[in-house]
Amino acid sequence: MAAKIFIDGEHGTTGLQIRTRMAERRDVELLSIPHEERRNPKMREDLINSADIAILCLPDDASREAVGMLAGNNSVRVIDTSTAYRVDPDWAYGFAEMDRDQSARIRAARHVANPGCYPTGAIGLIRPLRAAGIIPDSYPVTINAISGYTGGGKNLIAQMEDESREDHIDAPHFLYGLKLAHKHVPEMTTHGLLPRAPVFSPSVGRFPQGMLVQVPLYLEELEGTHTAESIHAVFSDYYGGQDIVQVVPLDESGALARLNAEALAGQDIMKLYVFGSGGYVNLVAQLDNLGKGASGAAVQNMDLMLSA
Ligand SMILES: NC(=O)C1=CN([C@@H]2O[C@H](COP(=O)(O)OP(=O)(O)OC[C@H]3O[C@@H](n4cnc5c(N)ncnc54)[C@H](OP(=O)(O)O)[C@@H]3O)[C@@H](O)[C@H]2O)C=CC1
Ligand SMILES: CC(=O)N[C@@H](CCC(=O)OP(=O)(O)O)C(=O)O
Repeated sequence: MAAKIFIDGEHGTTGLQIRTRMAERRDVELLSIPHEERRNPKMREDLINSADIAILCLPDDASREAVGMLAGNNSVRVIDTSTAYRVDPDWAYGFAEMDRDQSARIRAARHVANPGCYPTGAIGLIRPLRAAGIIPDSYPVTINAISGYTGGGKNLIAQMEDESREDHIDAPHFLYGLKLAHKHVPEMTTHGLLPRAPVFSPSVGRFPQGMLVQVPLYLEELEGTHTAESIHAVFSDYYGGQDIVQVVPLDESGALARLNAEALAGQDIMKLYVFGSGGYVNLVAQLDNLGKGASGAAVQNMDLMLSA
């Protein structure tokens, strides 16, 4: 029998992308709410409680409200794409490749917190080096990133695209999160296995989908003797045996003069690069903020849960 899936927030940016990915599938039955009823609490509650898996594509407060609608119902499983539960120990963190046994945790979980787009890149780069003891506790980790503007949902999309709006943004590229307290820092710290919060500086470019996340490192400050080759070997070993997180060969990355933030738009994979020579490396994750950074990961997690 087809599994019943309800996407709460199906008319938003992330929800629509999940719906599109499932449109041709016969193994799932999508329960749907009409656009004009999308904020009708009674209808949402009925649909959430009728689903095998509810995928929440809502702001944090609305996600918490939706989880509250399940009180007493122990059969519905939940994937939440908001920030609300990403460091909650009762929720499985939905980044299947971040540990050898993470996909098994997701498969067995009732509650899965889908990662943020920036943390998917940052944790993908940092966690293997923390797990191997290569980035020491004392290392001051910094993360710089650029995202396509769909990362800000319907509101930022309208601000970037609609010139008639009073709050129209005409900058081709802007920094934000200037107080260095972005909502993704807690999950980067927790799942990046960092003893203190990294300095995270995000930015947005005038392109809809795509993302680069950079973690530059001084090799001499790492534990042991390291080169770009040895860091690359750690990643290759860590991500061996699966094909969603791909470690780009050094001869390929070494031949690049530029790295395109949009290159993986429309794809659900993430590529990891090790750049640099001499005393430094720049570790870079390239992904689609709406793919592996959101909707692609949500569908991957749903598939893991359905395979339980
Ligand atoms: N965009 C991205 O790249 C990523 C987004 N996310 C997360 O996914 C979630 C959804 O984001 P995104 O799709 O970008 O946001 P959007 O603003 O594009 O969509 C949110 C949807 O939720 C609906 N909604 C808002 N409040 C309520 C409510 N109280 N009850 C029912 N529906 C409601 C909105 O309806 P209305 O049209 O009326 O506003 C809209 O359809 C967020 O938590 C976001 O942080 C995660 C990773 C990446
Ligand atoms: C460009 C942009 O605005 N991006 C969003 C994060 C997108 C994302 O990962 O979403 P959630 O963590 O909200 O799920 C932001 O910085 O708030």
